[in-house]
Amino acid sequence: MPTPDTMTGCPVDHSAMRQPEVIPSTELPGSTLPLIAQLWKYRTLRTVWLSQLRTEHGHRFRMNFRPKAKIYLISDPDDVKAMFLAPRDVLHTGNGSDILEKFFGGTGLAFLDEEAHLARRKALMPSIKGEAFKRIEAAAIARAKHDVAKWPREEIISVHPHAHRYTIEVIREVVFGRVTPSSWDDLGEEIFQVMEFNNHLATVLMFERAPRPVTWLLRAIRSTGVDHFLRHRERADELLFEAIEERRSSGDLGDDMLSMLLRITHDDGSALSTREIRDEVMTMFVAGTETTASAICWALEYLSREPEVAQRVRAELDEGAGDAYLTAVVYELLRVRPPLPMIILRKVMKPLEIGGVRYEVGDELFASAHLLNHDPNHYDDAEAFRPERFLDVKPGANTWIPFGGGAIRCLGDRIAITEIKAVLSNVLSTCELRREDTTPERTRSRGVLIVPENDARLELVPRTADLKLVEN
Ligand code: HEM
Repeated sequence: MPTPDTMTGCPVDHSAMRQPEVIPSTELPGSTLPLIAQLWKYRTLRTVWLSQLRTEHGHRFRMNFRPKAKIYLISDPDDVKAMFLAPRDVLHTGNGSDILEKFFGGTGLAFLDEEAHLARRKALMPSIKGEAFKRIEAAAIARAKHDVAKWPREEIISVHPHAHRYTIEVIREVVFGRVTPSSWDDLGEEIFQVMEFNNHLATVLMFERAPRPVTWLLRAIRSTGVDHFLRHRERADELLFEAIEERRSSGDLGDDMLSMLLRITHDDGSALSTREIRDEVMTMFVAGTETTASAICWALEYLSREPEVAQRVRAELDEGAGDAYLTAVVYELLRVRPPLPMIILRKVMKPLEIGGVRYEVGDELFASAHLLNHDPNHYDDAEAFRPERFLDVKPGANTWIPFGGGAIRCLGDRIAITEIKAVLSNVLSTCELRREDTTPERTRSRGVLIVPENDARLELVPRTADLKLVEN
């Protein structure tokens, strides 16, 4: 029974029908620091700053760390779900990868939207599914055993370069399959060197769109890393073009990604150009190696401080009774330290309303994996590292988003999880993890990713008793 409105005397209770208020995005609260200060915080304190902003402003707030950009962070699961499900012509991602263009050009998956994106994803999918996945999985496991056995013992190492070289080998398998290019050793090393640029602040610049004198100046100042980057990228391109031609002329096509790319045709029936294939291949190396290397570093950084968890993984491995606990450890690691604390941005192409906020054309939405994954409303004791929470429990699609979601959800999630498990299995079954200083490593930016401040510095000490090498 409606209650009368005592103010107007109307017998109908209009409050029950009133639409919730919708505010324009410009009215969302956010950091008021100058842009340069926000950029500095984004680079140096990203996760801490994100958490602070959420405490101050709630699940929706503004950030301003790029000139002229209108950046909004969202971390309410319903908002994130709505973002993932928005029609393809309303939110675009293809123009959100500008700062990565220097690594992989502007024609690959990361720059495509709507039908073109869907078609490219469909065309590439068979190279990571079914039999192709089994081949990649077997190669990732074998390579982990091979590589981890060579990682130095009884000396302090930084895990990152070792993990990164391993993940580059796995993406070689994805891209080239059983036909390794004749110049692979050089090509793999050049790709590694190209990506080292992410350790430099200049990686945030779109210097290729800047006037030439600016690029010359940046090259001349060696400490920017620009000259090192451009020299290695040039060499990597030369070798990659050769590798593409080598395969094209051999006609030896299989179920690997390069074969899929060589089979793709444009609407007019023409094949992809060598440059387009290079862009897609480099997209895979960028998307699929640094991310997983970051996750492996965090995994070892955490386990070196969590001896009971490490011991429980060992016990499970030694028993040979499945990998439920190891899987839970990997899910928990990706919860506490998602390598991309803010997943790929969505740019608003048509106005839309999410969670009582109207976003306008040009606004940029970032869902924060870090904030969602640490939300105390969804995780008890959210800051604690507790793999048990995922024992035989699948992570929620909108409350655990290290791999994003919707139309551009990560293509390599199963491959990445296989890699992390394979490395952890081999390290933990053969070594103890030793650290003099067990203070958690803070996070630092490596391009759009976060890695441990010291690249996970620790010592691998061979296990003395009951040494078992792990095959799976
Ligand atoms: C722990 C490791 C990894 C993490 C955390 C990760 C995370 C992500 C995220 C957050 C996205 C964007 C999704 C979105 O914004 O909704 C993405 C996209 C992508 N990832 Fe991964 N990724 C990982 C490993 C890999 C691997 C191993 C591969 C390749 C085998 C890969 C290939 C891709 C590709 C191609 C895309 C773009 C998909 C598209 O545009 O349709 N990733 N990844």
